[in-house]
Amino acid sequence: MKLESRGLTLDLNYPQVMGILNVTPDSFSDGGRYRQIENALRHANEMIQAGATIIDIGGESTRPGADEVPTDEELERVIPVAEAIAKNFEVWVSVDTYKPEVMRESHRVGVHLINDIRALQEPGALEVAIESGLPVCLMHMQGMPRTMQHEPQYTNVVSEVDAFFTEHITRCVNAGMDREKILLDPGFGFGKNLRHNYQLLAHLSDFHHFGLPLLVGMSRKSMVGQLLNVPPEQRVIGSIACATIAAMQGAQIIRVHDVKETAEAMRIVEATLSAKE
Ligand SMILES: Nc1nc2[nH]c(SCC(=O)O)nc2c(=O)[nH]1
Repeated sequence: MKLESRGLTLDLNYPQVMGILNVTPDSFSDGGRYRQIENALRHANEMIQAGATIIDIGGESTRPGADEVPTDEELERVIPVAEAIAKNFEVWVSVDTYKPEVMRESHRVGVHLINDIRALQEPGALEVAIESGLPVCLMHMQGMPRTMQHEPQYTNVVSEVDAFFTEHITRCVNAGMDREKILLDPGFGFGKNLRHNYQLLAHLSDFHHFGLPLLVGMSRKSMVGQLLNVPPEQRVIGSIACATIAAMQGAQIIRVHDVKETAEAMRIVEATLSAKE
């Protein structure tokens, strides 16, 4: 399986590491220190050297309880960084946004992938995404970041996420999006309790029936922290375990903070999966 965008190709027969670049003042993992462009470029370069083939830029913290950021503030944080990285490095640049204006400007400055935690449900987002022709990650979320962790309920989280994917793939394709430009993400930690998260991880391979790339993000999240009782910066080993379990099930893109460690683990996964054939 391959993904193309703007002349770049991702070989999805091997797990690809997506490095997280938060450009928010309150991001819980980077302490918001990567806001300036030079710091952002330095961090992006470090992640690329460590093995990241995609850099995911986020201007609005979506951790549980986070407030929304005004569009012009998000544009100011994200677009200069996205443009600088796209210009300076031969790497896929994705933008973690649900706002159509941010998607449109991201496309204008050379971004390769739209990463939308709201699965193009914001008014205007689907039209902008189709117009851009960019690949789009549709992520499942129950509720909204501010309230999503207040008692999330499912009858069967795996089948409900599966139904969500069917609904939104159909909606996007019917609106004119090429089906092969869609990526799917179960949205770990977005309206899920600990058990829901591990049910999704345990059944991740069930989602391959769509024939679309699976993107997962468990890095430093509470599904690791609640088990190990450690703060975010001490969740690297648990995050690597989650990444490995996902990649062993064929997840094609792993979204992480700790690129070097994850890239090394992916080498072990590749060796194991290729020995299976
Ligand atoms: N596609 C995708 N995008 C994301 N953006 C965040 S922000 C919260 C954090 O990194 O803890 N998580 C995810 C995820 O799981 N999947």
